[in-house]
Amino acid sequence: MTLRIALAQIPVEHGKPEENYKKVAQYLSKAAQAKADVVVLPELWNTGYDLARLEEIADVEGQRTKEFIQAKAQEYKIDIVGGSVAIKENEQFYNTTYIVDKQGKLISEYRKVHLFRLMDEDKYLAAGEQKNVFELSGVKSASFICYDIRFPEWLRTVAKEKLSIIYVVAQWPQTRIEQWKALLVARAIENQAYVVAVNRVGDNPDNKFNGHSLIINPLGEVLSDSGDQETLTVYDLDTSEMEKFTQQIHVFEDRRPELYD
Ligand SMILES: O=C(O)CCC(=O)C(=O)O
Repeated sequence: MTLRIALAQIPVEHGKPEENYKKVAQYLSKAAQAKADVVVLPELWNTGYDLARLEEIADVEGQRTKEFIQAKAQEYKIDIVGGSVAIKENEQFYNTTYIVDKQGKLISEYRKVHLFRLMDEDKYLAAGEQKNVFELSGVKSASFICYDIRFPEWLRTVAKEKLSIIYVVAQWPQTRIEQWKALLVARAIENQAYVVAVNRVGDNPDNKFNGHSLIINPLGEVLSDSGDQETLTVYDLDTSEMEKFTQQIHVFEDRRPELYD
C-alpha cells in the first residue's frame, strides 16, 4: 500500500509555545491540503530546549497538545505522529510523543527513554520506560525520540515485533548531522524497516539545526532528504515491497540472543 507521508521540518521558537502552536497549526493545514495520510512533527516543538523554564511553559498533563492535535486530526482526517512536547505530569517533566489517528483518537504515547546529557535533559526531565508500537493507516509502526537512535539495543527490542515503519522525531544539531544520517541508515538496515525521521531547522541559544529529515528504505537507501531549510516534504511511500527486503536475509531468525547481554 502507498502511504502519503508529510514531514514538517520546521523551526522551533525557544521557550515560546504560543508561536510554536501557530506554526504547527499552519503545517498541519498544509499537510492536509497535500492530502497526506500521516504528518510527522519534530521533537519538543512546544518549548524547544528552554528546559530551565519548564515549570512555566510545559504543557500540564499534555492537555493542550492532545486537544489540539486530536481536533486537527479529526478535522483534516489525517494521522499525526505528534513529534514530542514537554509535559508536566505528577510533578515531573517528560519529553512526550502523542500519536493520533484520523478519527482524532489518541492511540498511543511515548516518553523519551534515553535522556541526552549534553542538552541537560537528565537534569530537568524524567525518562520513559515503555515502548511505543502502534498501527497507523494499517501499517505497523513504532516511534522513538532523537538520542534514542544511538541505542540499537532499544530499537531492536521494539523492532522484534516486526515493524514496517520506524518514526524518529528529533532536534539533532548540525554539528553531528553526519552521525544522524549514518545512525538512521544503520537502524533501517538492521531492523529491516523503513525509517521516517523528522529533524527541526533554525537555532536556539546553544545549537544550530539543519534539518535533513529523511525517509530511508530497509536496504538503507535514502528515498527522501528534506535538505537544510524549513519545508514540508510530501512523499508517497510504497510499503508493499517490505517482503522483498525481509525474505532474503533472515536477521531476526538468525539472532543468537543467548550470546548477548
Ligand atoms: O545524540 C545526539 O548527538 C543528539 C541527540 C539530541 O540532540 C537529543 O536527543 O535531543
